[in-house]
Amino acid sequence: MNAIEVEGLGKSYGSFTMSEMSFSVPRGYITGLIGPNGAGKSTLIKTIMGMVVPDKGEVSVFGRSVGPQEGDYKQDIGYISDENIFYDYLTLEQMKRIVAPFYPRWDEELYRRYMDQFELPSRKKIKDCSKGMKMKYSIALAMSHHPSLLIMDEPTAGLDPVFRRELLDLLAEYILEEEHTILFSTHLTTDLDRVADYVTFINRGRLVFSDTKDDILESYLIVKGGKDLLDGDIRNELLGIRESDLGFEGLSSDRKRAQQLFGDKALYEQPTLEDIMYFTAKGGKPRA
Ligand SMILES: Nc1ncnc2c1ncn2[C@@H]1O[C@H](COP(=O)(O)OP(=O)(O)OP(=O)(O)O)[C@@H](O)[C@H]1O
Repeated sequence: MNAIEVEGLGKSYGSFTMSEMSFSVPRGYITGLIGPNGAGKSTLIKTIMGMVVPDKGEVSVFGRSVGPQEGDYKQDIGYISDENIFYDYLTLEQMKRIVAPFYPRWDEELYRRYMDQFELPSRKKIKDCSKGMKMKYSIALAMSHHPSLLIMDEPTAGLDPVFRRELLDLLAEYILEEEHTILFSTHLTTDLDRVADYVTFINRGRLVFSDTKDDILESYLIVKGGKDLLDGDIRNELLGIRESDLGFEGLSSDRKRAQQLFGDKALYEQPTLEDIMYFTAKGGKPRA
């Protein structure tokens, strides 16, 4: 069973439209959600959390349909928002006392362990915590009720490189448990290079791809060559073509086809996830 199923999701906000969004988050793996600013990542995550009501389509979590009336499924989710969702004037301890009773599987000992490990001061007011401390606190709260699904909106934003690595290690440890699943959005494709099994890429409210990281990296290819190679048909084969006096470079979403088309007249380079995001955001076309 998939942990999350998103089917034909649509949502409009003024000039922003998310349309025909369908993909799944497989159970037992880490899925990274990437996309440029304003692509719709937070909107998508909030829809999964039942905080945004879609105009169209359906979301289910562990087979249960998500909607404003359905709250039970959240017991299984550890949610980390990119916004401050806590009461600023409370201390970390006071806020925890409000959150913990909502979760029957709340584990006070585990919570204390995370507070120690993250060096968080229980008696400090939330408003006096740094951005990174608030993020660590969110993580401690989310992990302490033994969720089987972690949904995180840019958890590494605002973290120093040392704790960022620690967090990624923590996620890698969490996922060792067979039934655990993680969906997290990020701008940092290096986070995905380190830990993601699957990558879901959205651009301007549309799904570009959702696949295993290995399959994605295997199918894309950067092609570089002289301008004489660029006729109308060839332009349609590549994403985000950049031209200079020396030649062009562009991204192909079909490695074999590109190699057949260009043969030994072009140079090829293995793209990183960041390259794929960059060229696709420039070119704007989904994978064939
Ligand atoms: N409550 C809202 N009311 C109006 N517009 C909204 C609302 N929430 C989001 N939007 C718009 O929807 C679009 C997608 O926003 P969203 O926050 O989902 O993108 P994102 O991919 O998470 O961006 P970022 O990487 O910058 O955090 C943006 O144009 C944003 O202005």
